[in-house]
Amino acid sequence: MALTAHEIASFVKWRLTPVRYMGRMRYIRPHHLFKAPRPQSPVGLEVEQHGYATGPVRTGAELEELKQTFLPRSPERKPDGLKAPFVNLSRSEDFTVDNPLCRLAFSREVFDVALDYFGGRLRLDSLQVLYSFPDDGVMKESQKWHLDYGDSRSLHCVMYLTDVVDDAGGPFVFIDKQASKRVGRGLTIRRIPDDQLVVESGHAEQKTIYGEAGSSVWIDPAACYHYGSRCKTPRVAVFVTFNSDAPFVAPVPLVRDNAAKIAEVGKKLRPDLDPKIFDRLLGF
Ligand SMILES: O=C(O)CCC(=O)C(=O)O
Ligand SMILES: [Fe+2]
Repeated sequence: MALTAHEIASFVKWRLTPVRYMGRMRYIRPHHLFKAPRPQSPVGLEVEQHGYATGPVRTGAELEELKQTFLPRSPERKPDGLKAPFVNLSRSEDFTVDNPLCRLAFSREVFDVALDYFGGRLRLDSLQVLYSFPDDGVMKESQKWHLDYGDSRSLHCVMYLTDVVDDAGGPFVFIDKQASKRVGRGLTIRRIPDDQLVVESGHAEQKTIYGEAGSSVWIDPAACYHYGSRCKTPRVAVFVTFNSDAPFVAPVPLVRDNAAKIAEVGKKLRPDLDPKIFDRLLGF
């Protein structure tokens, strides 16, 4: 089968890693001549060293509010032609000071770790609540081993809103930064089958994040090979994602379209921080 011009263009743009990398050029400014400061906090250092760390926990009223806001938005059926194993449940109307997703993202336990990990030079990539559909037997892209190529340094806080206490719950699974370096990057963005990952990583330990609703993990998805959402029962998880201030790709449309609103929410929720941080976080 011959490829169409569109398919070739799409391959070059999305699958060739050097082309992805060049996406960074549009964000380069004079300050990029100097490296961002290294992390200083224990959690920032841990993520820097191993590519992951235990994340914050939400319980009680805060967890209930997260669940009550997002779980009722669970779709009844899978949209036709959906390529990803999940849909995002967050919307423009969520970007307010009393919304539990914003309160979590800008909390000390989340935002201060992100600030530290990027040495203060970071962009908000996405604020999502992913609803993953039970597996239909066909493995979708992010259900296979991969690295994210949004940036060379990236940070997810992944907090489950459903209990993920066994494999049926669709846990997030990864190998650490050192093992991921053994696998290497390649010229194209790779989606690696399980048996091959085992060999290429030198039988590295695979870390499976089981946890009750409200538990979370920090992960640099650009540094650690990972997969998730191989679920038998629906899984709902918050994904707060930060990139550096010179990412390979622009933030997701929901963040781009609401950038001014999100910056204002950040400033209101965190009067203890310099307001300029939030302007830069949203690309102003
Ligand atoms: O579904 C998950 O747990 C992981 C998703 C993921 O890795 C991605 O979308 O890049
Ligand atoms: Fe990923």
